[in-house]
Amino acid sequence: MTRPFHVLKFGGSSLGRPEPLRRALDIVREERARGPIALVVSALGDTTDELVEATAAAARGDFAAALSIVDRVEELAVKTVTDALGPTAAGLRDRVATATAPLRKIFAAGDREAVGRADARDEILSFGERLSAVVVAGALEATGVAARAIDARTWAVTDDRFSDATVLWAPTSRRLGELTREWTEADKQGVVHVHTGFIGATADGRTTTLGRNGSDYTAALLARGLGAGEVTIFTDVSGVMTADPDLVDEAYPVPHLSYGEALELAGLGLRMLHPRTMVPLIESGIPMRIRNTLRPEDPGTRVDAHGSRDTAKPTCITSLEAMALIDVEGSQRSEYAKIGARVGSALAAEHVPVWFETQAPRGNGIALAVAAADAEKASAIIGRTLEPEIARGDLAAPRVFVPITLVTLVAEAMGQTPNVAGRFFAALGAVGVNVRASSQGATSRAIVCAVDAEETAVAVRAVHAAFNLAREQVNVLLLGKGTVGGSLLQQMAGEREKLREQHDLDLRLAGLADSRTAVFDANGIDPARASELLAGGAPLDIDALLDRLKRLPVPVLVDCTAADGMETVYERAFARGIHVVAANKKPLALPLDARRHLFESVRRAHRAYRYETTVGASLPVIETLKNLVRTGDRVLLVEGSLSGTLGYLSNEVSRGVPLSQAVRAARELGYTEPHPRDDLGGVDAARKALILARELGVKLDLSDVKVEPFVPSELLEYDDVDAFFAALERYDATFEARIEGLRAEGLVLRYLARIEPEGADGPSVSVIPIGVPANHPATRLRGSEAFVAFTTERYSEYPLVVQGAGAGGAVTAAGVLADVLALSQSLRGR
Ligand SMILES: Nc1ncnc2c1ncn2[C@@H]1O[C@H](COP(=O)(O)OP(=O)(O)O)[C@@H](O)[C@H]1O
Ligand SMILES: N[C@@H](CC(=O)OP(=O)(O)O)C(=O)O
Repeated sequence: MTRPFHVLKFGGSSLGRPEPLRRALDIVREERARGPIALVVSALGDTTDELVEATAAAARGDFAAALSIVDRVEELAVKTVTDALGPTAAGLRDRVATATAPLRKIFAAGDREAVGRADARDEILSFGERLSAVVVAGALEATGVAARAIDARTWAVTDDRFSDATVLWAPTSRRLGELTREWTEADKQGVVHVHTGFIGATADGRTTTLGRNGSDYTAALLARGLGAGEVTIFTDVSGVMTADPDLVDEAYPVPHLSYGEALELAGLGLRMLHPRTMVPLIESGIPMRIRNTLRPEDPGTRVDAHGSRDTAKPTCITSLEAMALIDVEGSQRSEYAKIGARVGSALAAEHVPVWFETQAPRGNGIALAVAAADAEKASAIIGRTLEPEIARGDLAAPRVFVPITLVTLVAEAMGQTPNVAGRFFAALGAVGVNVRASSQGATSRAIVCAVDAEETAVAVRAVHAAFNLAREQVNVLLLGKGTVGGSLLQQMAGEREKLREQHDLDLRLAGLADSRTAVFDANGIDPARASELLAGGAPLDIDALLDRLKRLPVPVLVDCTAADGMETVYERAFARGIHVVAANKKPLALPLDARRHLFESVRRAHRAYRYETTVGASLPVIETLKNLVRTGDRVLLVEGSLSGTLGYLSNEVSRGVPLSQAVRAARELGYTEPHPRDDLGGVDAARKALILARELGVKLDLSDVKVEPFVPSELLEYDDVDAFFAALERYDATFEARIEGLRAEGLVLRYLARIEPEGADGPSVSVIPIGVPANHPATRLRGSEAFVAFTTERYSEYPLVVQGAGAGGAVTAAGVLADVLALSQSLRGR
């Protein structure tokens, strides 16, 4: 028995450039050695688009422009083949000229009316494929493979719907039946047939085209007629990808699809396949494979009757653009009117294709999607059909939303997998995409929704990430590149690979801003180069940045500034669905009303606001306290050295270092704020104490915190840092005497916070410099260590103590990073 034919289709992308063309010719030679083959070719590169333009030019009467497009089309063919094969392609120019001569004749006739007719357009477009078949056959001959171009109009008999013709199978199969014998004989002689894709002819011989991407359809028909063993579609990607690779960088090829899935995909926007391609394959059971001409070793996608049984298989997302949504809303009175059926048949009668239709549960409202080009016509039809109800006021006049994109998720057996719709809509909601209408196919193979056209990329990326990415993507916009921000950038650069590989987390830096400038890139910025890029950044526009950030999966605003007024930025972030991680204490120490407002905006938006590093850098102080409160413990006293900076200074002066010198060193180590008086004044520690107190529900303001500065307040009046240090030097001796005095009493200087939520006179919060006895836990602090001791009902005998490094860029940045990671962890599975 002879082996069945293998039909190989090469798309325009495989033929319009020298390298893919050379590889395509190699593939043909290899496949021919295996058994009988038949080729189907599309027009080279963008030739069809060029011919569409030529038709339009001719219809305008600009025949010179049309003819110059023919020149370009010819030039592309000659140049591609010559570049691919060199001078071996002799006689090529003549063949090309012969193939396009009738086209030149059409344009040379200069008959505007004739070229404006629908059948003329198809005739003109057909030259792309006709030229291609001749050129590919010639190129094969030039490489020593006997080949013959076949014009598919000799066998593809179609209806007369120009530009979107359907092949009539009965006459087509008869013709193929007759021709197959002849082709089989020729094949035995080593002749390869190169068929034109995309075109056919009516029974009375008028040229038709099968709709854009129609060559796949031709290949499937030819395969059916030849009783082929398989069809391979060669293109410029390694198969059907999980999403359009132009929209989603992380899209990857799907190994296996069922005919049904491919049918849904092609029908709902997978622009690489013609929607009718699947029909002849389903009828004949012939499998199809989609492969990359430049990477023939890649397995590509197989499409067959079974699809994949792998429960963890990837899911495809498509988008169909240039659509319109027409909405008709009803009042209570029309509840039994069942308007959907009437509208559906009226549209069908006038040949307006409807992509999906949803009906209000009681049938008194509908929304349907049509091509944007059909919107006006469809709206008028609907208006006429529902005229009585609209006149009575039972129904509103149709509203048209345009342009709309249909975003579709396709997976066989979707109905058997729980929470697919939930995840789909949650993913869209999370990035703020408004779903205007939706529909889940009765086959449960597809779930479709209509979104505004401008949301297309965001919607597709969000759904793709939710279904197909094993790694969760987290997108950070970092504010501040100072001590903490700078360390965070370093840590993000250093940890990225480990987070990807070991924790399935794709942590991206989407943007960086300081108080004046910003850089942003939706595809991520290399954290190691971010500061350098910021130097050439754009002027800061925080709302514009937040608008861009909110379009990315898991958007997080990270505030590593110490700026005032950031609460308004957070509120704008929450309102846009962005999470916030902050090392900035100020928004938490706001007056009570403003703080309440901030937390209400968090709750309203259902976003996360994490701020562990505002007290004790990366020490788990706030989380510990929250857990005590959450689990019902009663906190009686919180005592701590909350300022790593003042802790460090206390240690330094206690071992004899002059105060001014110790402060200078602390500043250089990045322990202090830019102006050290902000630390020495105690306000920073007071803020931390207040933050903790408020976690306990204490309703006090910063002005209620009793603050005694680390040094006398007159020293804190110097705005100028140098003048401040000069004054501090003058005070060194007095301070040293004070330390000596404490030492004589067996005491050590510490700067302690005390929070008594249930004090005798109501809640109290204080921060004061104090001498503590040798047995006090605070005396054990080294360097910049901070400590917090919680005395509670459960921890009454010995307090629960958290202790460790409490200041410095690296530890604080690590705490911020930990907050970002904890946040992303808590969102998983949502
Ligand atoms: N889900 C998808 N999978 C693969 N390719 C896609 C997908 N969505 C859109 N495309 C686009 O389809 C292109 C291939 O189709 P097409 O341009 O018609 O190729 P050809 O000229 O080979 O027929 C790819 O280059 C890709 O940009
Ligand atoms: N050349 C036609 C038909 C086709 O199928 O092309 P391609 O295989 O390059 O998508 C078009 O551009 O629509």
